[in-house]
Order: sequence, then C-alpha cells, then structure tokens
Amino acid sequence: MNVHANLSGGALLVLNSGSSSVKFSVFRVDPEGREITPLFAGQLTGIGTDARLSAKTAAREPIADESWAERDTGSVPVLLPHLISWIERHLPQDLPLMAAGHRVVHGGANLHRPARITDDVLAELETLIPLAPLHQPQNVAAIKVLAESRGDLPQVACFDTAFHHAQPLNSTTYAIPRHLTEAGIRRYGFHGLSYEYVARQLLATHPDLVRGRVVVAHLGNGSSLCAIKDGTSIDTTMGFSVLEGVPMGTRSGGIDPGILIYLMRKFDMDVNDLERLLYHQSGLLGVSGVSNDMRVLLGSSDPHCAEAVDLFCLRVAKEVCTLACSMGGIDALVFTAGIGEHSAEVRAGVCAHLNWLGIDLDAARNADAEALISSDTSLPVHVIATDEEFMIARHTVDLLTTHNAACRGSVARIRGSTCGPDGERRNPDRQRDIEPRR
Ligand SMILES: Nc1ncnc2c1ncn2[C@@H]1O[C@H](COP(=O)(O)OP(=O)(O)O)[C@@H](O)[C@H]1O
Ligand SMILES: CC(=O)OP(=O)(O)O
Ligand SMILES: [Mg+2]
Repeated sequence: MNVHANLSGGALLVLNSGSSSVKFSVFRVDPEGREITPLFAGQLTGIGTDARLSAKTAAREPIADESWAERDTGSVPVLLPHLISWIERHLPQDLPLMAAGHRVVHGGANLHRPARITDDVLAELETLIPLAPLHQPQNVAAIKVLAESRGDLPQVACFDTAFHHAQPLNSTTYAIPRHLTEAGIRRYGFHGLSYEYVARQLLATHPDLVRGRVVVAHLGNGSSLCAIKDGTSIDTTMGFSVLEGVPMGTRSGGIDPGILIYLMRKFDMDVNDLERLLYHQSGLLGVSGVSNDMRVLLGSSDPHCAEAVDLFCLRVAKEVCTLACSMGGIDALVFTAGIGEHSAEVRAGVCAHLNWLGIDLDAARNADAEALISSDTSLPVHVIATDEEFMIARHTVDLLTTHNAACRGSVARIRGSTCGPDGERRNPDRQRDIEPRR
C-alpha cells in the first residue's frame, strides 16, 4: 500500500517520548504552512523488555508491526536513530522531513509557549528533569538524539504545562513559606496539550460551552482534570509534579504528605525508595496488586481490582466537584484520553457519584461512546477524543512559519534556518484553516 500518494511540501515529525515508549506522528505540511495533514503514526513500545514497532496510516491501515527486540538495549537514545531512519524510508521522496515537534512535559516557570530548541532552551529543560523524572529525561533525550543525527532539522518543544500558565494565583500556590513559592515550588499542571485540543474542539462544536465552565477529565495512563472557563485553564489537579491529583496507573495521586515523613522515619526510606513507591508502585497497580491497566482491572474478578476501579472513580468525581468550585459552577463535563474515551464503565462509575450535581448518563449513549452521553435532562456530559500530536504539529508549524516568514518569507526555507527562538510571534488566525485529525 502506498502511503506516499499525492503529497507535496514537506513533512513534520512529532515525537512524544515516554519512559518505555516513543509515540510518533508524521504530518504533511503545505508550502504555506497552513494545512497539516496526518500521514502515518505509530509507536515504539516495550523499550527495555521487548521493543516493538507498530504504525498505521491516517486511514488506519497497518504499515508496521514488527519486533525490534534485537536492537533493544533498553534505551530510547539507541533506538531513536533507527526509528528516524524507518520514518524517513516511509516518506515520499519529494516530501523531506523539514522539522520536528516534541511533547515536553515540563516547561517550568519560564517556558510557557512553544519554543524553538536552542542550547539555552535545552539547558533549561535539563534543569527540570527532577520535577518530572518519568517524562522529562526521555523528552530531552529525544531532542538530543535528533540534534545529533539530524542537526539541520529545526526542533520545537511544546509544553504540557503551557496551557495552565495563566491560572489565577490561588490555583497555583501551595500553602508553604513564600520564599519556597518564589523558588518555584508551585502548581504547574500538565496534560495541557490535550486540554488545549479539547478546548479547541469544543470551540468548533459547542462554542456556547467553551465560553462556559467545563471540567475536562483526561483519564489515561497519567490522569488529571482541568477546569476550563472561557477557554482558559482556571485550575487543574496535577500540581508541581505529575503525582498530584487522582490516582493513576502506577502513580499515587495526592496523598497526605505526612505519610512521606512517616515512611522516611519508620521504614528508613530514602528519596529513591519514595520515588519508586510514588511513581511506579502505587495507583491502580498498588491498590489492585494486579495491574496498572484499566482494561485488566475491569476484566478481573479479583475484589482488589474492583476496589481500585471504585477508588479511581470516586477520586475523579471528587475532583470534578473541586474544579467546579474553582469556577463557581459547572456547565459541562468532558471525558477524554484512553480510559475517558473508551471505558463506559468508568464514565458511569464517575458519574454515579455526581447525580446530586444534576449529572445523569444515558446508558445507551454512554455504551456507544456517542459525543453526548448524558440524558436530555442532565448537565451535558461529552466524550471528546484528544489529539496531543495534532496540537504539537499545529504549534510547531505556527512557530516555524511565523518565525521564518518574519526572517525570510517562506516555510519552504525552514530547513537550515539560522534564526533564534521566538515564541511571541504565533499566528492564531492560521488555526482556523486547519481541520483536526478526528
Ligand atoms: N477499552 C478500554 N477500557 C478501559 N481502559 C482502557 C481502554 N482502552 C484503553 N484504556 C486505558 O487507557 C490507558 C492508556 O491511556 P492513554 O491516554 O492512551 O495513555 P498514554 O497516552 O498516557 O500512554 C491504558 O493504560 C488503559 O488502562
Ligand atoms: C503528564 C502525564 O502524566 O503524562 P502521561 O499521561 O503521558 O503519563
Ligand atoms: Mg498520555
């Protein structure tokens, strides 16, 4: 099957690197940088155990499902150059790779717009590794590998934290001594690219809602919720790190900080023990003792699995209320990401705690995962498929085209650009021209 048909302009690579997987998407960009069209996407999973490459075209036809175990040294930097050359081999000859956009989980206090990667930006990203030890090292590694193997490619970092940047002070501040807040110990929030995409979809389909008060529940491997009012993030459940908020696959979510002091004193746990406990051994896995995968838990007859699912649903429902409070009310609830988009059972479990709030699911609509899953008399509840990769592609093209237009007048000349980073000159008007993938 030919994935190269009818393509012109250049190609854009989007990378979302995690601890044991690298997700990628490749888009065609028209010469003006107005339209971006998905070509193919896939992931390298099981890195460190039994690496496997799978990929599909935008029409969901498989183009790869192969073991890369023989190349697997357990390291993203070793596998990434192989992945880049696989991707380049699958590009049409007249569609060269011309730029790369990365999901970078933490932008810290200073990086709150998509940023062209420079030595300074990279150095700043490295300082944030301790704040997101599960994600940031892989994000930085992917940028470095690409810079080494394809130094000519402009690279752009898009931050999970950026969408939350303008939150009110009360949402971002912990009740700790002021000098610590001033030293950056504050709430940043994550999954911002996903929330931004959902807000954008809402704007297209329900402009009335996006101007209202919407709680979006991004329930995936990592889970968080966000209060979006007037299209802007007002509050969110993740904070300084990706640990706060609801329980996740292997992360604890919020726990009494007194527990950490107790564990250090009583069980002699050190920082590495605590990191392992909170990031890798807790959450759905910790409570069930079986798995971090919601599908496994829902299919199990083990009562501990049911306990983990029930706990997850209650904690998500509680956060819906917390975030509604931050906005002075709620006009709609939206579910997104792996669990939110695909599990009718979890959506029903969450909403069962929210009947008193006027939320009432329509069982048939929920089972079919229709766009609107609530009853006609309920506060509206929607399912919206997220697309972080599209958002990264959009930001990357906007940054590089606007930037390049200012420098030299054409996206076709992005390659080899010597211009410096510029997050200020994005062109929001362009966004109207682009149709999202889903
Ligand atoms: N049909 C389903 N039912 C329940 N859970 C599902 C289903 N499909 C996927 N999931 C859950 O979604 C999670 C992955 O979510 P996703 O948003 O893809 O995560 P990430 O992008 O962070 O890796 C899986 O761990 C799995 O538990
Ligand atoms: C921020 C975060 O938790 O990301 P992910 O869901 O990809 O783990
Ligand atoms: Mg995710």
